[in-house]
Amino acid sequence: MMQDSNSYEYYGCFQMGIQVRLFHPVPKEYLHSSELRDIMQFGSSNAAVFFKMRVAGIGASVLCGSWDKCTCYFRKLVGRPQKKSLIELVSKLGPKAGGGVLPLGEEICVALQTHINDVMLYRYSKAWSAANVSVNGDLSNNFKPPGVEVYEKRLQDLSKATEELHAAEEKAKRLITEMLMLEERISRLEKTKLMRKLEAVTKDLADAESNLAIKNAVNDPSKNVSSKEVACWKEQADTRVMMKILKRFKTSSLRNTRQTIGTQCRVHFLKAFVESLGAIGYTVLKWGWRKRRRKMGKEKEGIPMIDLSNFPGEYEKLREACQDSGCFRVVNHGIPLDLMWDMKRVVRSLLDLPMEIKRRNTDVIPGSGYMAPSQVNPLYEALGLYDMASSHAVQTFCSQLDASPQQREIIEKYAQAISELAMEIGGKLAESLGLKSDFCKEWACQFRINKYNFTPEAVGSTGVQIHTDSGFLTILQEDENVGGLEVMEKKSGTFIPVDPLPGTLLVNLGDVAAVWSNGRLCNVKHRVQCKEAAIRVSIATFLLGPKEAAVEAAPELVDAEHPRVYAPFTIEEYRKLRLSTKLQAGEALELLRFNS
Ligand SMILES: O=C(O)CCC(=O)C(=O)O
Ligand SMILES: [Fe+2]
Repeated sequence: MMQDSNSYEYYGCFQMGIQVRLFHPVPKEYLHSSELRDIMQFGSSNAAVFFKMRVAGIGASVLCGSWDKCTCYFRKLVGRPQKKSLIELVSKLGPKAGGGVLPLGEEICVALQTHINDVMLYRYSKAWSAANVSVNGDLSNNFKPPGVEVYEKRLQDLSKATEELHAAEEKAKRLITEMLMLEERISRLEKTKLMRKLEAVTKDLADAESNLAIKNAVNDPSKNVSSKEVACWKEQADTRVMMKILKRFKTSSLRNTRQTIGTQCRVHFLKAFVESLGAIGYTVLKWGWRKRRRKMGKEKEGIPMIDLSNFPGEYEKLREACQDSGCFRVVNHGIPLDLMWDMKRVVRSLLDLPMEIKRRNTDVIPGSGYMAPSQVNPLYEALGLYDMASSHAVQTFCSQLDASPQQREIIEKYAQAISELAMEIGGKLAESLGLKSDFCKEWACQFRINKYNFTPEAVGSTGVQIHTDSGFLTILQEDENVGGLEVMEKKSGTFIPVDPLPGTLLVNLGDVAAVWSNGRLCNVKHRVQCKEAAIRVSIATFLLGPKEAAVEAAPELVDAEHPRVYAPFTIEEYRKLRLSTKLQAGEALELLRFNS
């Protein structure tokens, strides 16, 4: 607000930066009011037109009302131009402190601000005005009261300054608004990013905690875990497992895991997940899987996937897998997920038994019993059961380890189911080579439950050295969470990590398969690397070979073109040979090669 009380009385006010509201031009009719005389424009700018004029016509007008009122009024006038006289307007522009009389002939100065919707009203001092009022109230156009130029000039300067100030203020406002918007955007983005990170970390943590709790509780015999609780945990774990598969599926290996997912879809809970994928829904997925089924040969890590429910469709793929890599996964294998889970739980608790109890698990054939941590594999230990198909052997194993009736039941069921599966796979393999499937019906089966006590210091080291399995084929139920198994690619000699794919089973061919197939099948070299500090538990079921008879090439696979490659031997002899020579990675077999 500004005021110069010596020269003129202030009636209106500059409300710079406050009155910036509407931007209408002032209607022209106000400038030609009959009630005002000697209207003289004495200046203009972008923001205002300045007039000086004298009150005429109606004589005295009452100055009343508040500034706010007249501002509104003027805005109304300007907003919707009406035929109102300027004097009427001027009359309503009163000082904040009440009304007053605007005498006839009084000279006033009006600034009609066109940009800011405001009127500035100045009245020259009474003394000066009175002295210059003419009889009829007219003032000549040329009349200029003394010192008025100074005021006019002052008004112009002020107007200009106001204008500049407004412009600067506008600019500052714009910049501040932009800055605030940007700041808000940045903080929103950062917040979203942080929230996402936090969400992921929280989820991982919750998963880890719940995994740990489940493991601890399930493995702790002192905890009376109810079957309901276990079922609930299992469901949680299944969900996590499926989430894992889906994560893999959603990220990069859509094509490669399509078959796995398609197969897993038969499990009811995955259906729900797959459906929740929306566009890549269950139908599309199934379609993709069916369409690609014949071409699908390799899993993400290069491990072929065999669908056991799809024979004879899978023979070719099975044969190729056995010849090229000696390693493949099976899905739709018929072992209930529940049983796999239960067996894992039992196995974990058996491996947690005190050493003196574990040592009761003695060898039936060399290397079939308990294996304590050794110099070669200090982090590894295993319990073993030779001849899983024999109920007597299973009971002996259970008794050695003080297994509870519940545990016995699970072990029995698993042993039967998995040994039957081993024979089924062996049979399918034979069929894929054009042979009869029943060749391995009476063969011995052994299982070995492996525990890896991976410590932080061990990360990067080897958990189990490079080896081939000595038997015909091995079915591996992997640790659901801890990877580390690596298989050697026959052609390149490089190791390929095999990521766990829960619900599926991994199959390796061993030395006996190479002998039986007369060198056609690949006894795959593999090892277990320590990838993380964690307990890793796997269950290996070995379909070894004939219990007493010699292992030799199937007669159908020997002819003039394919002479016998290896000398016949019994499993026991071969085991002894491997143990005595310490040749674990198939080299012992080379000692039995005919032309070596
Ligand atoms: O634990 C594993 O993943 C592999 C075990 C293994 O190779 C074996 O028991 O022969
Ligand atoms: Fe192995």
